[in-house]
Amino acid sequence: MVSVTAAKKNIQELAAPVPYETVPLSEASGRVLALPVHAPADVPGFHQSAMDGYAFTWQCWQQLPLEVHGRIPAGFAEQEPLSPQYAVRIYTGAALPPGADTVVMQEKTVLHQARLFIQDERLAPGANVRLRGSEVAAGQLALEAGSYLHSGSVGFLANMGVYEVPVHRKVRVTLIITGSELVQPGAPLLYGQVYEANSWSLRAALQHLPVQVQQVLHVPDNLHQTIQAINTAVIQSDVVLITGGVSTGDYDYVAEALHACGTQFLFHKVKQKPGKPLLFARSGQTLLFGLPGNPAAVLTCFYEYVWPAIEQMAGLCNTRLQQVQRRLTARVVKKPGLTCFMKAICNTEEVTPCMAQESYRLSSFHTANCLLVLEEDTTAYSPGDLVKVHLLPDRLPY
Ligand SMILES: Nc1nc2c(c(=O)[nH]1)N[C@H]1C(S)=C(S)[C@@H](COP(=O)(O)OP(=O)(O)OC[C@H]3O[C@@H](n4cnc5c(N)ncnc54)[C@H](O)[C@@H]3O)O[C@H]1N2
Ligand code: MOO
Repeated sequence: MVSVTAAKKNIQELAAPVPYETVPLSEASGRVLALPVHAPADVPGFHQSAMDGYAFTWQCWQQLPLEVHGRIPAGFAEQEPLSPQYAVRIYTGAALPPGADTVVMQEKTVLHQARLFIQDERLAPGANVRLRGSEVAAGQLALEAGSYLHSGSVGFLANMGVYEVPVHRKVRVTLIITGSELVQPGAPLLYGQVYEANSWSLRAALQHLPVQVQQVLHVPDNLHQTIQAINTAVIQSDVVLITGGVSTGDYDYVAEALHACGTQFLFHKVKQKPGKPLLFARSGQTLLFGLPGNPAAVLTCFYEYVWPAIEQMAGLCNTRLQQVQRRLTARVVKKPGLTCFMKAICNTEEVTPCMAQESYRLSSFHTANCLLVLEEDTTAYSPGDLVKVHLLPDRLPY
């Protein structure tokens, strides 16, 4: 049996970023940038008016009355330098004519017989002008490799004229759900059968990652079928998640099947609760996780081990798994020798363990927004103790 720390280290060492591909910008959202993007040109590409108003040269205005001459809508470029005694009508987004350096908003002016009177006490030289290259200068690093591309990133890339981007391909995941007792929600349940929850919770969690779910294979507790499913999954996946059948019962075939498939066993059993029978193996570049079947153990192991592995394989440079410290609100006791992950609710200061901690129960996972981490060798915690908390990355409070 390995410690939680050793298990995590082992996974971290083997989770290599998947290769990258170039995709059109329209497909970049939700992907991870594989190479840095340098600005191909200055943005803005010219000194640009930020307001509808009048552009002029500050220093000339200090000395001369200004006469309005000409107009420059957005999209038009006036090449002629602005003569000292003139201001030009200009609109938001338009290029300043050479020589102009300041824009006054039209609301702050009075125009009388083509003379411009400015009534703006706070106007300063350079006001209302977006300088060329002020957003990003040509050649400057704009987005770092490993950045997650969301709406803001895609907009920024478009703004720079970038129309295709090198992104890691999605991490390909296959789920193998084992258990002869399982029935899909919607179908009638016979006595002794249970509704299958693990494929549902895992798919829901995977939606928050740059993942392509290749297939969900359902297999009964049968060695031959488990071997077949593993062989199918390995060929098409970077990560294989197997639920159930990893313990030591007569109908638990996952370990045996993984051996038969020639996978390399890395660990089986971790000093933790829930999810003690957690199993980790690999076949070439494919990582295989045997997640102990109890539904809350599956999700706990997913967030603690699989989520960070997938983030790393996706090429992300930052993790959304935040570890924080909070004051415990209740007394908690535990056995020594096992790290415990408790479903809990935390706010900015405190953390409270949920009821229903048993690993067959998912109701606590519905209410939890974090996992409270109780250290391997500690046996009791008191209210007020500072404890480690792992925020569940896909639970923004509503
Ligand atoms: N003698 C021992 N028995 C057990 C041990 C042990 O160390 N010695 N460990 C227990 C722990 S801890 C866990 S966790 C489970 C894990 O066992 P398996 O991975 O073999 O899981 P199963 O036996 O297949 O299922 C356990 C439990 O979860 C239900 N289940 C399984 N898959 C699903 C699913 N997709 N949706 C809903 N529910 C599911 C299944 O019906 C069982 O009730 O082993 C303990 N036993
Ligand atoms: O630890 Mo198991 O994961 O309790 O049910």
